[in-house]
Amino acid sequence: MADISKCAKALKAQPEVNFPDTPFFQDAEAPCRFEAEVYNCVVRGDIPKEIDGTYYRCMPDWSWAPLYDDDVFINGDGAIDAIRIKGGHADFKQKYVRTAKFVIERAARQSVFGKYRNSFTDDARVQHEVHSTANTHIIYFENQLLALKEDSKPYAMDPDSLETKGLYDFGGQYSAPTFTAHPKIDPDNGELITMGYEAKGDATNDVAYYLFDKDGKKLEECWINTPYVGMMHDMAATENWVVFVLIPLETQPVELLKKGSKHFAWSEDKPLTFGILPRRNPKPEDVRWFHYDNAFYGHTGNAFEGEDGCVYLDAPLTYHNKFWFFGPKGEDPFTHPSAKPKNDGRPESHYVRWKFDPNATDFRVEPTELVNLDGEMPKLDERFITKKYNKLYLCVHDPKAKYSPVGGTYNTLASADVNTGKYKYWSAGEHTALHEVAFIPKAPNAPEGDGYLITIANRRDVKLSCILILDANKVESGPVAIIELPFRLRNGIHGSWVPRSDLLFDKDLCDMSGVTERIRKEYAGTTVKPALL
Ligand SMILES: C=Cc1ccc(O)c(OC)c1
Ligand SMILES: [Fe+2]
Repeated sequence: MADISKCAKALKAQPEVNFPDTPFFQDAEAPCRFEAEVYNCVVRGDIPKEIDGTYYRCMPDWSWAPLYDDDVFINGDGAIDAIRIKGGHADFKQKYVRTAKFVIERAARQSVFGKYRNSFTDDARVQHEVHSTANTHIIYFENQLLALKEDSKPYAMDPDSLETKGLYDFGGQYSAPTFTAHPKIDPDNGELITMGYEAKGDATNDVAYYLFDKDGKKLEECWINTPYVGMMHDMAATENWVVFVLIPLETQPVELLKKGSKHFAWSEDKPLTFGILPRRNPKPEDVRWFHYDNAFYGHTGNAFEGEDGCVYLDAPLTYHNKFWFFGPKGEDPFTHPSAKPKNDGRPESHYVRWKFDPNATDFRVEPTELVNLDGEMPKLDERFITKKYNKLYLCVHDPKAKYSPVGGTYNTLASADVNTGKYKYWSAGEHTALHEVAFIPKAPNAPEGDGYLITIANRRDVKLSCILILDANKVESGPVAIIELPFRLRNGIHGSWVPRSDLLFDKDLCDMSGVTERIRKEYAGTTVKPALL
């Protein structure tokens, strides 16, 4: 008689949950497909008492097997993780965003929508629905969460219940159909600087720039055109400028999309391109486009203005197509060399500075290296977004490792000084994937970098996930606290730290039904004395 593991292998999963046999869907990255609460998680070590707030993050998590096996992993349904920390304790909740896609597919008990950002591959009944998976970033604005996917408008969610309130268009003020996953919030005045690309439909070179005040009132709207159509994933802002980033993942023409092509393909003949536009009172003709070689840009570290009137942009630069699953036109992305590092002696990726002169006559730009670390998912003390800053946090590959990190993901956290290039790091080891950090200031007026880093670790050795808290000034010492979860989560994308003081209410994250005010008063925070001890 075969044992259970052999039986399980011999019996096929039902078709709606028979996930493709690729690393994006199997083993440590197999879809989770649950919603969960854990009240008072097991904590090892001590969570610093001054930490009071919630870490929210987005995790693409497939409810259903994709209709097309070659779909890309960034098309999974957005699940939101919330970790609420107070008084040294941590509660956890995970819920799916109720997107149009999620609710329709829940009713159908299978995928109905097709490939990532290609509505021509859908069941015809849903081709005109909003396609957001809400799986990329989650930010807090106007007393609510906004779950973001760059192909659609945001979904608004309740920060305590994680219930989806619906699509959000700033009360009718936001007309573009798309909205970046990386808007910037000005730490001084709470303004939201944002944009949408392919803003007049698939493969259009129209970009809509918007500026909102902290209460969601529209201050600016300006429509511009890009030199070519491609992914514009992140952006940047300074006090007076907005920076757009256009990367050589070129959007395929509608005729090809109609034939079922992927939305993007890597174009060797397109340059990494940057646009600057005045943040206030912009006119379409004010935009200036700068260009470099064919190269990949994922995420912005920060931007600021120099005394010279130039705009500076800091970010990792990668010399090959990091999104290799979007291969060159018509080529198999799994085998094509554009997916591989060029191996021409340069680092695969390093953290660099770009300079844009608003009065330039030569629009070619060159990067200057700031930190020689191969990493991505840059984060900083967000009180310094749009301003000069010193401290940077990055996910990296362990610089000293002899092994290749599990699944190619990052397993090391680094903190760096962008002025000296010096860095420190802590590696979680061979079997753990580490995700983007969020910075938690020790106090509202603490010096830059005086605080903690929070992130999620996927321990592939034990198939469990945990949340790590590190002292941002002592990253090399490893976590001061580990918040354990009794299950495995998948790779996440981006997240935000929201201090308790920013939330309207002081609610519990987990279900407290049955806990009356009387019970709470009598037991919360009291010392328990067992009668026989
Ligand atoms: C991290 C980059 C990135 C770019 C586009 C996406 O749709 C996305 O979804 C999770 C992620
Ligand atoms: Fe991103």
